[in-house]
Amino acid sequence: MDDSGLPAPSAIFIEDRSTDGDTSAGVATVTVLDVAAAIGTGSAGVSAAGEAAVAERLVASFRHTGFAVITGHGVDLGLFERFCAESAAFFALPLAEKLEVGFPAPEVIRGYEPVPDDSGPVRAPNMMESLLINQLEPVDDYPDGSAQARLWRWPNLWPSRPASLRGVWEDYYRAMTALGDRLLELVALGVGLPKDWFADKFDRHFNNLAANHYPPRAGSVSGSPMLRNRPHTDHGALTLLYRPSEPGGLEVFAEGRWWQVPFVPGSLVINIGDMLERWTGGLLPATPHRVVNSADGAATGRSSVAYFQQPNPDALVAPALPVVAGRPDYSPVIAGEHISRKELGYHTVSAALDA
Ligand SMILES: O=C(O)CCC(=O)C(=O)O
Ligand SMILES: [Fe+2]
Repeated sequence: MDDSGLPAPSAIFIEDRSTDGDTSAGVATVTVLDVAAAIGTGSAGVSAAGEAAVAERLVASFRHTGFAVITGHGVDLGLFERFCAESAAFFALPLAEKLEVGFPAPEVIRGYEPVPDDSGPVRAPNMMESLLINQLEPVDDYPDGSAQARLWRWPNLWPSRPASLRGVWEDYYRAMTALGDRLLELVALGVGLPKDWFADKFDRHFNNLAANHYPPRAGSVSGSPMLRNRPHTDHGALTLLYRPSEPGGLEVFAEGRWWQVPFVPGSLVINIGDMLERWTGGLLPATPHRVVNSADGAATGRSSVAYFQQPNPDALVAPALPVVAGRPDYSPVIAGEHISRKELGYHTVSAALDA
């Protein structure tokens, strides 16, 4: 056991969190994988053999659970710490000040989103507050004021306090963009596509970076239907998720049951979103996941940092591989349209209730 209270990391980590008593289902594994040989962070640098081996193991984990946990990714651990410190300082500000950078309109996913009001007869919204940014550079592909520019090209909203937040967030965004592009190359290699197959689908991306804060919750939460983050699949290509600690919250649904996603300090959780499921014809599934109310998490609160790769808004997403038997037909979708429709449901409680 390490000081997180979880068993020490191993190559394959399995924990059954099922509460339904059904032991007939298969066993799910989320692989903890050192990707240094493919990213060039190890002493040996990158070799074609190392790259191929990492790509194969990464894709094997994704095929099984839609998730992998990576170490050796080369992102400076100090950057994670600085990012989390700036974000925590922002979330500690008075609500009125945070709302100065609130979403400009319900469909404009930029800035601060408060914890929803759960005092009424609502169905479980996500019990978290978030701060979100998108592209750092202006992209001139939709006319100013058009519905598309509102959805996909709205400039970021930066809080005035803490003043040092913006620089750290921009560094973090750039680090995730570089790593995410590299991981897409590995995915392409691992599924048998040309290494650069994704490059021209992401050269006008609208990747989304969100700091999530799940505040401590008073009273008993065991048995509460109000989850911290209700079950969903991510809507983009890959999600790169950092957790500064894990009080037992993140779970993935695979093989018919819920499984805890292993926590390794300094690691990133990588998971498949809808776009990659469609592009790979269901070979790499976008698996449902959720954040539950663990007992200590309720007392201490919880933070996470999610970077969602979202392709060029006009990218056509149709299977590039044969569709796996038993999967839907994956008729083509336009990336921006699919993602924005889903994002609205995720971020807007009223829209989610109608879904
Ligand atoms: O907070 C987490 O660990 C997961 C959050 C998540 O699933 C999401 O933001 O899509
Ligand atoms: Fe998610």
